[in-house]
Order: sequence, then C-alpha cells, then structure tokens
Amino acid sequence: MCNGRLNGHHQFLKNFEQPHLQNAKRGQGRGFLSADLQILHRPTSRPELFFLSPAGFPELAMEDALQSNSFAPPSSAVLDEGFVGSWGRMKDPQEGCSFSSGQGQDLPANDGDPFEWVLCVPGSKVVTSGLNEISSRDVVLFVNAGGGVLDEGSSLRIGADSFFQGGDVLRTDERIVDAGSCPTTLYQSARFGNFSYTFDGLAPGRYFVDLHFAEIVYTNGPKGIRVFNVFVQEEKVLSEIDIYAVVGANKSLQIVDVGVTVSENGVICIKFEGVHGSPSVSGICIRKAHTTLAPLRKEEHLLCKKCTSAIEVSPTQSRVLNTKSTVRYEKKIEELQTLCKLKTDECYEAWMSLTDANEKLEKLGMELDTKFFQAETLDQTVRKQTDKLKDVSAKYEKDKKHWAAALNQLEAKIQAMKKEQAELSHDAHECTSSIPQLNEMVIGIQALGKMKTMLYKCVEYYLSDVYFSLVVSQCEDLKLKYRNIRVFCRCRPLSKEEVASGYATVIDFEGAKDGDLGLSVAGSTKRIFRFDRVYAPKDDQVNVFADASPLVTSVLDGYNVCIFAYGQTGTGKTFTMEGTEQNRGVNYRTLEELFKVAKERCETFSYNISVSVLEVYNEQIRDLLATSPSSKK
Ligand SMILES: Nc1ncnc2c1ncn2[C@@H]1O[C@H](COP(=O)(O)OP(=O)(O)OP(=O)(O)O)[C@@H](O)[C@H]1O
Repeated sequence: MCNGRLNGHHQFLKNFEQPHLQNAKRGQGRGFLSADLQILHRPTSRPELFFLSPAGFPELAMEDALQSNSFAPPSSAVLDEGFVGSWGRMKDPQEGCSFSSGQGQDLPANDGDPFEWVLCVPGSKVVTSGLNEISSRDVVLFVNAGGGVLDEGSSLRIGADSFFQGGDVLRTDERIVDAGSCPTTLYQSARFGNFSYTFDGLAPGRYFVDLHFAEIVYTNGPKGIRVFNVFVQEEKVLSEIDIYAVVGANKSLQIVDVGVTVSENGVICIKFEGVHGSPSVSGICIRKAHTTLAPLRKEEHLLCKKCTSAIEVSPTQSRVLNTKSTVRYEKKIEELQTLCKLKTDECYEAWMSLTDANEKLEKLGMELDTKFFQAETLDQTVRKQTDKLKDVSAKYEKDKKHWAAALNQLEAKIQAMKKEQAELSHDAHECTSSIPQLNEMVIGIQALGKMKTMLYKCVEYYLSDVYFSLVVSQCEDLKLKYRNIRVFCRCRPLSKEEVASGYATVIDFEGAKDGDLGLSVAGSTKRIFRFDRVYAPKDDQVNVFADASPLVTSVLDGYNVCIFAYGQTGTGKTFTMEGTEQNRGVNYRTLEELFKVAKERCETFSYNISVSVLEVYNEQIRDLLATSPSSKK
C-alpha cells in the first residue's frame, strides 16, 4: 500500500522537492490537476500508488497516473503529524484500478479496516528484501538458530545455535532468496516449537536486536498457518507475524533495530509464542547501540500485512487509531456476545436433544440386550437342533447303508429265485409235455362223468349203500391215482320258497371243516360223505375262491388246471362259478387273479390268455361265443 516510513518530520515537504514528485506537483502527467499532490510509489512486484494531498484530493485520471513512469520510487515517504488533507490509494494497475480515498488523519485503510499491523515497538523496522551490510564491529552476538557456525569467508561470524531453551530444529536444502548481506544458509535452518532464548553476560546498556525469519516448511502456504508473537524482555515486539503472508516461502524476512535495554543482570530474554501453529526463527543478532538513544518518542510503528511497509505514526494518529480500534473491538465484542448467546441457546437445544437422544439410546440399548438374549437362546436352540439333525443324518446314513446292503441281498435272492423259477417253469413245461398218464387222466375225467350219473342216483335214491360204497371206493381209487384232483362240496342255503313249503335241511355240517358231510335221514342212520372240503351255507364266494386261487398260480406256472361245477339243477353251480355282479364267483375271480399275477410277472414272463365259452348239454358241445349258427357246434 505504501512504501517506506512516514516519519512525520516534515519530510513530506522534502519529498516534494524530489524530481518525480515535482513532476506530479506540476501536473506534467496527463490528468494531474492538483499542484499539491504527493505520489508515493512502492517498488514491489505488485505496484500500488499512494496519493496524498494536503489541500484536498484532486480528481485524478488514474490511468494516467499509472502510466506515468517519470517518477522514481522514493525511499521513504512522509505523513506530517499535523497533516490535514485528502489521501487516495490505487492498487495493482495490472489487475485493474481500484481506488479509495479519505480525509485528514483517516489514513489509508485496507478494505475499510484502519490498519492491520504487526510491528509494535518504536524504532524497529521490517526488511523484506535483504539487509544491508551489518557492521561486524557492532555485533555482540549472532546465533544461527537450528544450525551450526557460519563463517563463509565474510567478516561476519555467525555462531552455532545456543542460549535457547526448548524447541526443535528445522532444515531445508531449498534455495533462499533475498538474504541480503546475510548468508543464505542462515535461513536454511530454524528453531521451532515452544522455545525461548536467554542471552546473558551482556554489559548493561542499550542494544539492538535483529530477528531473522524464513518460512521453509509450509512452502505452499497457506497464509495464517504459522502466526506468532515475539516478546523481548517481556515486551511484545512483534504481534501476529505471519512470515509466509509477508514474504512468501524460502525468502528472508528481517525485523531489525528492535531496541532493548540490558539491566544489571546482563540478560536479554527473547520469547516466542504461537498464535496459530508453532513459531520459528532462523537467526538472532544482538548489536550494541553506540549512540546515546534519544528519549523514546511515543510513536508507534505499523506494518501493513499486505505490503509489509513499516509506518511510523505519531501519538495523535495512534490515539485516533486506538479509539477506532477500541470502537471496532467493542462492536466486535457486542457481536461476539450476541453470537455467544445464540450459540448458548443452540448448545442448550443441542443438549436437550442430546439428552432425549441418550434416553432413546438407552431404551434401544435395553431392547438390544433383550434381542441379544433372545438371539442367544435361539442360537442355542438352533445349535441343539443342528446336533440332533446331525445325529439323525448319521443314523439315516447308517440305516441307508444297512438297507442298501439288505436290498442288494434281496435282489440277489430275487434273481436267484427268478432263475430257479424259470428253471422250474421250464421243468414244468417239460413235465407237462411228458406226462405219460395224460390219457389216463382223461379217462379219469370221463370216470368222473360216470360218477355224475351215480351221484344223481345217490341223491335220487337217498344214497343207497351200494352206490355210496361204489362212489367212495372209486373216489379213493381216483385220489390215489390223481392226487391233484380235489373235490369240494358246496351246499346252498334253503331258498325262501323251500322254507315256505316247509322243507328242512337233511345235511349235517358238524364235521364240515374236516371235509365230512353228514346226511340225516329220518329212520335211518347218519351217512357221512368225505370231500376235500365242504362249504356250508354260511361260507361265501371269497371262502370258496380262497381254495381255488392256488390253482390259478399253477396255471401260470405251466400246469393245466380244470375247475368245474357239477350238480343237480338248482343246487348253485351258476351261483358258485359266475356269481352275481355284486358278488362275483370263481370264474371272474380266477380271471382277475390270472391277470394280476401275469402283470406282476410281466418283466419275467409274457402270457397269452384266451377264453372260450362252451355249453355241454345232452352230450352236445356248443360254442357260446360263435358268431354264426353253423359254427356253433
Ligand atoms: N350258496 C348260495 N347262497 C345263496 N343262494 C344260492 C346259493 N347257491 C345257489 N343259490 C340260489 O339258488 C338258486 C339256484 O341256483 P343256480 O341257478 O346257481 O343253480 P344251478 O345249479 O346253476 O341250476 P341249473 O342247473 O338249473 O342251471 C339261485 O336263485 C341262486 O341264487
């Protein structure tokens, strides 16, 4: 914003004598209308122009002012203590003009803020672009903070870091620029952290302290990352210094001529206090002040944070600034108090909300515990069930193996039985075809036909002894010859008509289960007839077929079988063989059994079944299924 010191000793007028200012004074540049204009130019990479006019601020053509290269930068500028007038400021012409102005002691401000200042001891100054040669004669002590001895052939000898308490060491190999007469290596090391220096053994008197800084860690900033205060003999000499903000990284920054008085104890104590981040220092130089210092004027030095210029202000200006600062800080305090109340309210609300949330959380925690317990119980149950399942699975696997083995054995047995059956079947066929007595069997059947006649006679003549003996003897004879012939006797119950007519049964079924049939005729002794089996009236169709069914299986095994019913008219032949639809007789049941067994054996045997229906009547055979009358016989 402004360059050099405004020392308030009428140099204002002196500067007016300088050629470049005279040019401006004379208004030789286009648009300079006021003869009382003072132009201060800061020779930095970001040029800014600072205009002062004790007799009212002129209307300037800013572009003209910027384009005017006729003036050289002054080494210092002046602001008179009694200065009453106008000021103006113009920033960075490369980025476009911005302009502000003010009146009288209302010095140029930075964005409306009166001063952002960091240097606060009288007499000291900031050097940002290298220090002029330091006279080694004046140097009492020079330490390289964080580093070793620096000689480098110059007359100035810088000692190794000492007299410090606390802190750590920083180093860099980066190149340091703008070190001036000091060796650049001085700035390549630093002491940082929580530290202080106590220099002792000094003769009482006045000294100057120079502080050397460089930002070698946060080389990309940002601003504000390392801000700190410096105290010399408990007096704050630097307030909120931000090295990076002032000079950037790897560049020297020096605060020189910090005046200090050493008392009888011979000690200079320098303390560093971090505001943001850790403080750091690269070097400390203590020089003897040879001249008797004039009594300190109550002036203050200000440093613009943006342009790093040191500004020396008078007590009057300082008072104005202090008042403004006080007002500003009071306003800020008020704002902060309001903000604080707001935050307190917010905190209370947040606290209430937190309490509520805690209660809910506690409740949820209890629910969680319950759920956890339930889950544990379920887990145990599941584990038990799993164990049981494992047992069952193991048992199942064992049984499976057992039954698989048993099945294999059974299959082997079945195979063996099938083979045996096939052999037997084969044998049976051979046997059937080679039965030598087949003709005799036919004769036997014919004999049975004769028996029919005899039985008729038996029944008609109430079974006379002669016939009966004949039948019995012939039966015995047939039994001996043909053991496969069985004779069953079935006696039907008396019909309703017979009962109504007063008939009574003459048959005694006492020995029926042994195959004996007794006839009780009045006036004569009881006669016994023997059969393979006798069916009483109470025996039904199922009982009768139970004895016939094994013969059916014999048929499918290859044997010839003949079942026929024989008897007097009305004795129940048709009922026994055919039966009724609801109560099937032997014929139907035989066919059912035939098909059933044939189906069971279908994988082993294939059967052809044919049916013929014949009527034998009066020695005549008639085909009941014949379609034409001629083929009936
Ligand atoms: N066991 C029985 N139980 C009940 N009723 C029977 C029984 N046997 C036969 N009957 C009945 O007796 C009657 C005569 O029977 P069925 O017609 O079967 O005799 P049949 O010997 O065939 O006669 P035919 O030689 O004249 O044809 C029929 O009404 C029949 O229902």
